[in-house]
Amino acid sequence: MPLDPAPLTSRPEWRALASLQQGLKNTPMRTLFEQDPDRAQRYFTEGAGLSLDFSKNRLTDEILASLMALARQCGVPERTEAMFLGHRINVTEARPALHTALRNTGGNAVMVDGIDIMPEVEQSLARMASFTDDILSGRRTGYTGKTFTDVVSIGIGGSFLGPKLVCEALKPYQNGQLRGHFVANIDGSDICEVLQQVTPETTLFLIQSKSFRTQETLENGQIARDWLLENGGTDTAIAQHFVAVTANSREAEAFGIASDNIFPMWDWVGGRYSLWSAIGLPIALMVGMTNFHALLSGARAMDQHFRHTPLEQNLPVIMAMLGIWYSNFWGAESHAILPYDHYLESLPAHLQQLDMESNGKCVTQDGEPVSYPTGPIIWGGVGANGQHAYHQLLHQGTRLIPADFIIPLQSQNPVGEHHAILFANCLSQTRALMAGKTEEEARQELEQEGLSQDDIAALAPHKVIHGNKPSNTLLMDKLTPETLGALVALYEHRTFVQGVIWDVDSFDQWGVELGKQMGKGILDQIMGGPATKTTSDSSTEQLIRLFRSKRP
Ligand SMILES: O=P(O)(O)OC[C@H]1O[C@H](O)[C@H](O)[C@@H](O)[C@@H]1O
Repeated sequence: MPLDPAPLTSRPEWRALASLQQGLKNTPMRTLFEQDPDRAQRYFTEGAGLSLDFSKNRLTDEILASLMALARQCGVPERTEAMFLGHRINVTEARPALHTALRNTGGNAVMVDGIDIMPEVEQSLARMASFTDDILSGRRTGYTGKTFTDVVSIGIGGSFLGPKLVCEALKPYQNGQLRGHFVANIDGSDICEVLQQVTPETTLFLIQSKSFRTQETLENGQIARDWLLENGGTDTAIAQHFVAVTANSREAEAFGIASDNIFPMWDWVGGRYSLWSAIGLPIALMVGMTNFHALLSGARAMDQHFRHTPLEQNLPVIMAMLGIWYSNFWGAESHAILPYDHYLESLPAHLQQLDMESNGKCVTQDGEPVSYPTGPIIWGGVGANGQHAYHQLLHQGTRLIPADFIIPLQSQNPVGEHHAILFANCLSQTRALMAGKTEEEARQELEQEGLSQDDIAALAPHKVIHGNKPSNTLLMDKLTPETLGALVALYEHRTFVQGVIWDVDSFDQWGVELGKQMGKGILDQIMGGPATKTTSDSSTEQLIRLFRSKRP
């Protein structure tokens, strides 16, 4: 609950920020940099192996202090403690959100309903370790006694995006013994493409689903199961080749998975926060358990930083409050995630689910409609590729898009001067976004090129770049399991803090359910069933008729 019952937008801290925004409107960052030689040094902080330069933001000391005052006033420190202590902060489902417990190995007890959950967490990690070891050592084999060569992970949403991101990001740490594949979509092309690449005798399937009720996952699991049976496997082969990670072991057993092959999930972990649990099994298989533990310890270091560092130096809090500043006081509608690292290509997709599913909400925890914008649209892609695509809009479009530039200081693949060039590209973007190009600078440039006065007059307006576009630069020495763990945990906490300010439940996702409910009725009708209330509008019916007319 917020500490002050007054509506968020009428609190003094909020109103102070609104007037500071008015005051700063005509002072571009370029001027702020010119006026203060220590700016970069002052707006720089570190934690858990990550460094953040947040000086290229529309920020003054007074604004920073006011943002932190708002965070305190909304109870960020108290709510943070409540999360770590296992209070039921997911109010609509009356559950704790304890992803932090999953990386609390060797730490204090974490109590849920009077029971310490840490022994269960440790036990699951130990099972993951022995399973991984059995597979990689060849002690556990496929149904013909051959060592496994491929692991196909079947899951969607949080049971897919996090593990996929980490497996890709840690490619340089892969042991090379197993090829990893991910299947998520109900588009049959997804699973068919993967099955064409693997051999039944040597392929391990992981069915990853917290609920074990997700249609896409169950249908894909069924196809994989049939494929194994059609290609020489027997019922015993299913027991050897299929493993599940789920909180619903009953359904997993009904699917035919042996109880020994079921790894646990708990209702106190949200799907989008679950890669640290046995949902991370594909990660453990691909990079080994030592690296999985290193990933957890990086995330734990970020947890400690978040929990114990004063708000003014606190990475997730600073990034969250800057996001609030732009979403709620400057009208920004989206936020770009721009990793300058080839291995982080899937980071924007993971953060899309993390943030948009968590904070894409329009009522407060009490069910009252919010009177302010909540979670922004999260999007992005790897640099430098984006520079030759959507960065044009960042520089000269009409929208304000704050961006996070994420780059390691050292490359995993030092080749030629590539990394220096990549780094220069990253910095040139953040500097160009901040500084822009004035009309006078544009004119001077064109004069130097020897253009006529008429041509200069015609071209100059197109070459003006207003600048004053905010960005964060997030650095790490190298992309390792530890720094990756810290990076993902940083964004989890950033999302949490914003949810606290907006007073939404960041751990439910009721909006996803409506499409699922309607999907059932529509599928029935496609299969020849009658029109129902859920499908009876003329557009939907017309589209169903069209689909049926082309059904083979
Ligand atoms: O792990 P599962 O129960 O299969 O759920 C997979 C995904 O499905 C959903 O519809 C939710 O929106 C996601 O938060 C979840 O991660």
